[in-house]
Amino acid sequence: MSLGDAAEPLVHIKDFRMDFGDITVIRDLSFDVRAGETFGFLGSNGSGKTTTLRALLGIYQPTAGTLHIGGKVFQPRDGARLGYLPEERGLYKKESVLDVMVYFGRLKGLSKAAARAWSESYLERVGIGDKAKVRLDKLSGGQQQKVQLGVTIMNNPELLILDEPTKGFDPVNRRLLMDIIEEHKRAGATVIMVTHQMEEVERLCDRVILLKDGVSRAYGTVEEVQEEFGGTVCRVAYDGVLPASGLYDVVSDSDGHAELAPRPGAGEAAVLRELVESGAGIRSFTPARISLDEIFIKVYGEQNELTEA
Ligand SMILES: Nc1ncnc2c1ncn2[C@@H]1O[C@H](COP(=O)(O)OP(=O)(O)OP(=O)(O)O)[C@@H](O)[C@H]1O
Repeated sequence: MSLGDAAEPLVHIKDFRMDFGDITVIRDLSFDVRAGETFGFLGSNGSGKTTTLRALLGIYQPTAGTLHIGGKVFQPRDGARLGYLPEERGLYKKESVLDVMVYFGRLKGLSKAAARAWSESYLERVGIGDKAKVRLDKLSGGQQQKVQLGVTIMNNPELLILDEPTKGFDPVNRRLLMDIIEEHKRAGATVIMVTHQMEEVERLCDRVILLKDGVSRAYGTVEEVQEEFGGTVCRVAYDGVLPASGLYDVVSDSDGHAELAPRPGAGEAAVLRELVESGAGIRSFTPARISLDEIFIKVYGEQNELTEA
């Protein structure tokens, strides 16, 4: 069974609006997720990411708009091809790790033997093979999350919806989980991933949407979003004083290290020439694409100014 027709976007959201009482938390949100892509769902805290996923999965009733998976409103009976890792984690904590995993494997259509074999091998892979017989509530938070991710992916879902899959993990384990998600991507799964880790986005995501206060601020490939937010920054190390200039905006500047964003029409070469001619004492000058982190800080910065106003 398949969730959708490969020629159509697997997920289609159009003019989605969500009100809680008098408060509108999402307005006019539209985006598509194509079959086979890994899609980064990004945005500041409270911007509406989890709410959108819940509405997509029928947990919330949208106030207005279309939210389709495979051309129709999601029905729980289609759930076998979908793996959802919710933001709120929670499995049956009084049961052993293996029993819980086998139970969910059975619910997802695996045989008991297949669920057991898959779970044992997964637990080894994520470094908690020795915890198979241990009650879930005796595991650390990160270990419990590994079990929950395992439960989400064990039947190789066609569509994986992961709400902050690596939240709370140390860098080594985060990388391990990213490897596992990447394997599902390579095997053809469509992945929607909420994350605040921009290096994960740059590594995995084909396209992204950036939400702010329930409104889309950017949507496209990582390169398109970088282009929209200025494309290039020049990282400069200098002694002395940076000249005021109409050629660039100063993104950051401290301790002799600055990031300069060339203004439209001003190339990096012109910026460098201006700096050198000003006698600023340039020690190094490195043009680079603006990072997603820097884009986030730009968007957050605007938010803080608004909040303070
Ligand atoms: N059931 C609810 N009732 C009322 N308000 C809600 C409800 N669920 C979410 N909200 C509000 O909707 C807004 C969006 O919340 P949401 O959880 O979707 O944000 P998020 O982008 O997932 O945030 P985070 O990155 O912090 O997880 C917030 O202001 C939140 O308080």
